[in-house]
Amino acid sequence: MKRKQQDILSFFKSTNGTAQIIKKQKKNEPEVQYKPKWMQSVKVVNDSIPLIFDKIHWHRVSYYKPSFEKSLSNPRFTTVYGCDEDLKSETKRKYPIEPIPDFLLPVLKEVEKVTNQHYNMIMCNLYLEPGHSITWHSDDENFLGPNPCIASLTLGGTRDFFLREKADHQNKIKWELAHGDLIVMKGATQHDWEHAVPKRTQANEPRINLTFRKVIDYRGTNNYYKYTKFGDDDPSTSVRYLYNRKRRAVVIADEQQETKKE
Ligand SMILES: O=C(O)CCC(=O)C(=O)O
Ligand SMILES: [Fe+2]
Repeated sequence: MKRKQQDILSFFKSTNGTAQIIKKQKKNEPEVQYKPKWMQSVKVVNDSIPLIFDKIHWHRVSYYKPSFEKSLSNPRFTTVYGCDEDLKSETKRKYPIEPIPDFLLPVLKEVEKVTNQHYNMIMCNLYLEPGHSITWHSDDENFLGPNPCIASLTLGGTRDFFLREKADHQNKIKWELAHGDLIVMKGATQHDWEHAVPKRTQANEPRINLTFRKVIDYRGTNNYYKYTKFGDDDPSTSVRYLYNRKRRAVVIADEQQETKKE
């Protein structure tokens, strides 16, 4: 027997016939691009900020979750614009679609340019109170296709954004997302990692987060309209809120219109 082979055999013998698993020293990393203050260098996006704060109609979604046997409500305000482009299945869309509004089109265009991707939906989150948050989840639904690219823009207040590996929750990464920061998750990130924006203990500036996504069919459209816009409400009576910069609070949209008329 050649010497090299002998060494290998004696190694296995010394460990009772079980090969030792050596833990990888280098931890896995998600495929994430972080562009701090990206927005500040893009004038059209910067110019859209006041409109984004003033014109988005927010919803406070609640829906019945059978596995919990109770209704849950999202701990933040949310909404969504756009839809899939599958015209053949248009009739399977369950909710009234709101197209991406004009004031978001320049932002969409610039995000598409910098990420070199096409998106058809913009999901919006408003974190107004310290308790507003999003729990650990991954945006890994089939209707986003395999390895989706999701771009996420922060406006206003700073919030911590965490990623943790599904297979090893200790492998965690934190970004402090501040005004104008763009973070892009792609590749296997949704498959292998979860992300979250935890509650804070103290209030800070309100934060708006816009996420740019591409859904491939009506299932994605239905899902996002349900979980970020209407929940179990009847779409025709669902309450809409506007953010009021002076009051730093939301007001019921139709009441704000009334106040303006008086
Ligand atoms: O607010 C954020 O930065 C993340 C929001 C998010 O993960 C989501 O809407 O799926
Ligand atoms: Fe997410």
